Amino acid sequence: MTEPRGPVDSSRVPRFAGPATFARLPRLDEVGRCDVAVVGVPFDSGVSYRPGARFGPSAVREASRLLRPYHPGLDVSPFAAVQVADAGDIACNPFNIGEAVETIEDAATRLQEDGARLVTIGGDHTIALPLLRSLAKRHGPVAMLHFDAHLDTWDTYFGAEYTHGTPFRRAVEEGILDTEAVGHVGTRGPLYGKQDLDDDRRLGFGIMTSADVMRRGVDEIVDALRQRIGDRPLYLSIDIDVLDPAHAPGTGTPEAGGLTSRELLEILRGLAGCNLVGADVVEVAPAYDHAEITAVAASHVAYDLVSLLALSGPAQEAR
Ligand SMILES: N=C(N)NCCCC(=O)O
Ligand SMILES: [Zn+2]
Ligand SMILES: [Zn+2]
Repeated sequence: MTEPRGPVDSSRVPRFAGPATFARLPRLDEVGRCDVAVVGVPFDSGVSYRPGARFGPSAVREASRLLRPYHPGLDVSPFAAVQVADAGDIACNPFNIGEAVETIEDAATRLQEDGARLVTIGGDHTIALPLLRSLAKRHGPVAMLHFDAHLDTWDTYFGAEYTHGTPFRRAVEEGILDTEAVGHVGTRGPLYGKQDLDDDRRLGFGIMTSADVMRRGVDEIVDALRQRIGDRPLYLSIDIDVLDPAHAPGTGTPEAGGLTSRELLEILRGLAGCNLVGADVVEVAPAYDHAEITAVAASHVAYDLVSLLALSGPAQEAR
């Protein structure tokens, strides 16, 4: 195996120079293959309130220029441990949600063909459904931890089945989630009715609310999550609105009373050693952001996700 090609060296080329790839990593076409691909999905036709998450991938790439190659919290140099590359954006139809969902599933499936694992940057939360579909083809139903202010297990909006508030109901209906091990973390805020919680429970989800995280603390939450997940193939879906609007103002459906970025990052780090097979960070809407607060938070979340994936080494196919 040849040594992974890492990011542009920010001590030689100023980090504000040149085009932005995630963390200044090489593009996938420059390295041919990779173990972990960061891919953007600039799609926001599934939103129910403020639009703009289509600009999420480029904002997160811009904000990721300041990332550095060693992660002290996880004791890993992710870009040296495995080949990480920026796979660019999946170009999908903004005028046809059904077609976009198919395009995303096909593109994600192709990217994972040689064993690469994906960290996907959205885009709105609709995109989690085709990403889970592509994973289920490879792994069968996967466990999932869903970090979000919202349940995203609603049935339809205006009769539409594919929206950013409905991906996980579709996923359970399709049998692509392992309902023995699915849970929301960070939920809060008003619902349409009590029935939302009954429906969610019936679908199989457990809930750690934002208030639970505050009251029980990060370590206890991590223990409980790890127990539920075990060594199942695990997907992490992270809606940036899980963070309090103070930590992530640039998002489409903000809710007061959320996690701090410190809490989110520490919970993620607590999942080191889990059998992570893929992850997303969604719902960054830069038009509502200030001083890149949200894009910086999302870039650090994505860096932690890449680092978690790097801990388990190169793709099987590359060994
Ligand atoms: N941000 C996500 N994914 N979903 C929010 C749906 C909230 C609603 O309009 O009811
Ligand atoms: Zn949300
Ligand atoms: Zn969501």
